[in-house]
Amino acid sequence: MFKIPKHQVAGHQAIDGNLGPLVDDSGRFYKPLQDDERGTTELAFYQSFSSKLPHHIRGFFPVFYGTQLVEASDGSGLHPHIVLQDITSNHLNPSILDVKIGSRTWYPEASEDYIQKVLEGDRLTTTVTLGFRISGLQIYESKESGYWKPARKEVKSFSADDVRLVLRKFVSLNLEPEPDCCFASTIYGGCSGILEQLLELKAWFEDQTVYHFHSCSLLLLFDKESVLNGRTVPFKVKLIDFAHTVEAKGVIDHNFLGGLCSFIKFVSEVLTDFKVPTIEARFN
Ligand SMILES: Nc1ncnc2c1ncn2[C@@H]1O[C@H](COP(=O)(O)OP(=O)(O)OP(=O)(O)O)[C@@H](O)[C@H]1O
Ligand SMILES: O=P(O)(O)O[C@@H]1[C@H](O)[C@H](O)[C@@H](OP(=O)(O)O)[C@H](OP(=O)(O)O)[C@H]1O
Repeated sequence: MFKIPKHQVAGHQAIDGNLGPLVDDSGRFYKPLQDDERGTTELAFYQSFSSKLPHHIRGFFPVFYGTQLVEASDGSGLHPHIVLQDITSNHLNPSILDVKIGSRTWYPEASEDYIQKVLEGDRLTTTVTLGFRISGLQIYESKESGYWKPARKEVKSFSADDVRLVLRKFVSLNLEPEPDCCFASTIYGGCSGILEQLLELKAWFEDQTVYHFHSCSLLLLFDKESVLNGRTVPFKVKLIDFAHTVEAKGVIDHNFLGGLCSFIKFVSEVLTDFKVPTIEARFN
């Protein structure tokens, strides 16, 4: 049974009769294959990436299950979809950040029209100034308040200070009046926390000359309730969206690497600014 994803935070969406991704009950995410170069590029990436990446890096990518013809969400009939692991499955109330990495989302091989279109978006967001932008998010507050999920327009207008605030809210139990950052040490810090994972990814980017990941996002996800209940694997760091991923031709991906370093700095600052005890220490 295919359904519209409950926890999608950015990108093309299968609402109001549009073509967008679907999920099923077995934990799979079906992304419609775009019928232009973007579709071909993304499919080619998924078909070959696992043999080109070192083993310890593969876990940063969703599992790829091939393609499948599925009834499209826009009612246009059977359409090929890329079948992926649904990163949100097994999470009841996930808090999610989609962060598009890089100080430019255009690339030299693209058409002039495309470059002009995305350059405008890069300039109007924090992409150019920070080397990344938040593309979408949802932060679970409580059973009563549900999620804080700002509209696309608001997300696109985020300044650097808004980004700092979002990164604090993301790891807070109470978002208002000031984010308490009480999950910061557990989620961002620690020997297997988000920061450590980002540093592992950065170490690979300092060396890898296989791909240039243009307009690709980091998806950060965790479940507050799992942390509070002391369940394991409370968070995920995944890379998504490879519609503009091209061969590196022996050159490091300085655009992604620079953006990743900048994002790491913003995350580290939350930890250094808020030296709070771990959530476990507070509740035990
Ligand atoms: N494997 C996945 N599992 C769960 N959710 C996913 C997965 N891949 C993508 N998503 C969700 O879908 C959103 C959009 O994904 P993606 O960037 O791949 O789509 P897109 O339509 O190509 O986006 P854009 O228009 O920004 O290029 C993400 O922000 C995330 O919420
Ligand atoms: O970040 P924003 O402002 O939401 O803008 C979108 C973003 O630049 C996407 O990367 C782009 O899709 P592609 O990467 O697939 O080109 C999409 O184009 P589209 O809506 O014309 O597909 C834009 O709308």
